[in-house]
Amino acid sequence: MPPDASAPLVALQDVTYRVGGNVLVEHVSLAVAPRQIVSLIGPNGAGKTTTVRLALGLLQPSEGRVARRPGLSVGYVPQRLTVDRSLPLTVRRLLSLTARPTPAEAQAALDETGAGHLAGREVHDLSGGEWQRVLIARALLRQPALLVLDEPVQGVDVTGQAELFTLIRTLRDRRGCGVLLVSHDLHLVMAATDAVICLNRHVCCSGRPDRVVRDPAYRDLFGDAATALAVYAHHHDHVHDATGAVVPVEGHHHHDHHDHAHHNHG
Ligand SMILES: Nc1ncnc2c1ncn2[C@@H]1O[C@H](COP(=O)(O)OP(=O)(O)OP(=O)(O)O)[C@@H](O)[C@H]1O
Repeated sequence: MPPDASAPLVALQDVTYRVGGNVLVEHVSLAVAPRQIVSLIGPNGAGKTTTVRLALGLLQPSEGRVARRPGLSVGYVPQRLTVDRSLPLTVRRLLSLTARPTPAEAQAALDETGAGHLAGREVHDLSGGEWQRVLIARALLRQPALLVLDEPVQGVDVTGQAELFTLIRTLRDRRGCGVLLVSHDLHLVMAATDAVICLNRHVCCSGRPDRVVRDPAYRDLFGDAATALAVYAHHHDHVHDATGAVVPVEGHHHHDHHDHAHHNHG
């Protein structure tokens, strides 16, 4: 292993992004370590997608710095994909449009996301959950060290949402990749991710889910939904650290050296 194996895959350091006269995000710092699942949450227009695009290098910060590991391979599932789902297009063909996988590689990626049986289907026939699995399979073709998922459970029913979060965790465990995701589902984010960044143009609070749900800034932002979750979190007696290992919460004074959400490069 290289000496910097646990160093972040990507880190935003005090990043501000302006366009026209508008400040879209302000003084945002965050980092994603290998094997860590980091969630961005926040209201509509909070700057979540902007932050993702800054992390990916698709936007350049007005101030601050974005550091990515040299040669970092990224699999990105954008919030909106410019594929016209009304045109005839099979799943197999979709996967061959950008990457050039062999048929076996494409099938392996689909199998890995539980979409192996969908290879010959038309994309416009897919359910919301099937579509997301296909898009994640497409992102896996790049063998990503970092998987970036912008609202991976949009258009998916409640059961399907939980299954997708399980899939994301499984991919992390199997591939050892880091994951940066945007989600509006507070319950799943808190239950299934390692670190949470609560964004409302600036970072309101961040850290381990069990801490964020107790943070007044988080409760201010999400109101009743947040309060309900705080009760839930009280009965949730463990979280997962950056390696995916279970860390007990209640009565355990965990030295939080794995928490990269506030990672500071000095
Ligand atoms: N190029 C641009 N010029 C001006 N304003 C922009 C531009 N791009 C985005 N915005 C605005 O910046 C704000 C943040 O957008 P962003 O898409 O990052 O929010 P978000 O948190 O991802 O929202 P949502 O949850 O609705 O997807 C929005 O109000 C958006 O309209």
